[in-house]
Amino acid sequence: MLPESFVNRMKEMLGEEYEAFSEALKEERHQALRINPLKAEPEDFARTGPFSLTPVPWAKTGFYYDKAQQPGKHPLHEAGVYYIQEPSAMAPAQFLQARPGERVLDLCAAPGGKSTQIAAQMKGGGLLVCNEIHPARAKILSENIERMGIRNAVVTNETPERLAERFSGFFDRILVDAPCSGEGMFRKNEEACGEWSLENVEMCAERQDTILDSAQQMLRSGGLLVYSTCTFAPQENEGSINRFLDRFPDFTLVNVDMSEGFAAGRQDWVPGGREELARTMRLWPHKIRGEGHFLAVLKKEGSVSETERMPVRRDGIKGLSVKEYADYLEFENQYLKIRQEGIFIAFGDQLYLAPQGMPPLKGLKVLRPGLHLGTRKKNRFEPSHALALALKPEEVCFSCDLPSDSREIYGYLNGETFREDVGVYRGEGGKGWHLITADGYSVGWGKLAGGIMKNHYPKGLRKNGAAEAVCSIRQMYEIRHGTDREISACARRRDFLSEYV
Ligand SMILES: C[S@@+](CC[C@H](N)C(=O)[O-])C[C@H]1O[C@@H](n2cnc3c(N)ncnc32)[C@H](O)[C@@H]1O
Repeated sequence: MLPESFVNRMKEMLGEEYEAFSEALKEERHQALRINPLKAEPEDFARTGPFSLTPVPWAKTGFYYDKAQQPGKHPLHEAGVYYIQEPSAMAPAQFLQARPGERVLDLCAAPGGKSTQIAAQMKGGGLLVCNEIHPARAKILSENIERMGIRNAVVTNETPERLAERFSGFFDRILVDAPCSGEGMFRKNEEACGEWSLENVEMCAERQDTILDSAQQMLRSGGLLVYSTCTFAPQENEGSINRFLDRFPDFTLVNVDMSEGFAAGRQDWVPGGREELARTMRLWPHKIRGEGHFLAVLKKEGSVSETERMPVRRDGIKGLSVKEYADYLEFENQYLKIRQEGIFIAFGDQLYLAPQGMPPLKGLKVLRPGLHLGTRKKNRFEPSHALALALKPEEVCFSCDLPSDSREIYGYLNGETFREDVGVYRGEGGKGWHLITADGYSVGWGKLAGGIMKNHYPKGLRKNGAAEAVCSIRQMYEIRHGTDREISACARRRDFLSEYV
């Protein structure tokens, strides 16, 4: 049952349109995925891949699928070929328009729907900082960054205030996909309705003001800030933007081309609302095929020269001995056809390749300072799962391809070994590390020895393990909206979570 005060407010806001809105909330949710251009050419995959897909009009790489097809359970999901995402949640990153070479911050990033979309726009070039305040959700974010084969992302677990102390005027673009009262989740979700209250709407609006204060501090002059929520409450939408523009007159709302079905934000829904608010956007479930969203694109006045910028790292080696670096190079020479370039950083026995242009991160909680290359073992180097997912078969010396509908690929994802005569091999006579691929897309490592391909798919991701943990609707709601309760049972249900953001 929808909360009474919510219904009254919506009736007042929508008038005659309320009926259509309330009918839409009774319909099935729309299911969609976003194809990962870092791995597959979206139009080709949409045409020739295993699912029947139709385009999401406002997202270049977004497609609706039929629920019965269950792409979240398909091996190509584990290969990061696509990300399951609520269709209206694809709009904010689309308007952020990040470009290769830029410095971009996704301030409220878990579980990573929009971060992975931004990374695709950046094509591996530049610096993407993905931040999440809640540690368990930051871990899920990090796993999704890994699954999608993203090389240039740093994942942090900080408060917006702490980041703002360090990165004043640093970023070219910032996305604030704010924690909100989540009214866009009400469709077919009794428990989300139960969590709703007027007090919570107020509390969310206050929290959004604080987050936006930090965000604006980190944006360079001339930079772009996109603000979004998945709620309908004006205090958290037009209200948050109106209050923001009162506090920061050096920002203006950008007049963008709206997609068909999007509606303009409303100045009359908030006290003292300025006319400019018509440049904000509302996605309504009765006007588009999606759950609903609000978004605003803001520009900070001015421009900044390169010389004003904070010093950043270029290529180099940090925290590892010459011998340890040599062990890595031995692996690279033996197994890779490409040379990795950037900043090599060791954290304990873990080796990372940080993106060029990464600022000093000392003192911040960092989950991954870039691409995880692997682990330094005694006298050798062992490659990481993240590296496998960032590599293509043509970039390695040895690979073994399994059809995505074969028993063997499901066996591999369950942690099984397989015999040498299974699969199609690239690279002759290779013993040792093989990139295992499904229909040509990397899914992990195997190590060939004595005619057997030993399984190096991470134990925690295996299909018979924690991946089957059941998430209650309540837990999903908490993950989406940032309450503090225990969410470990959901930690591996990445696809499941992403359907809600
Ligand atoms: C709407 S969700 C983000 C969804 C994400 N952008 C995506 O597309 O997958 C909002 C996030 O803000 C985080 N959050 C909660 N309180 C916060 C705060 N005070 N400051 C920053 N982030 C916060 C929540 O943990 C939650 O992960």
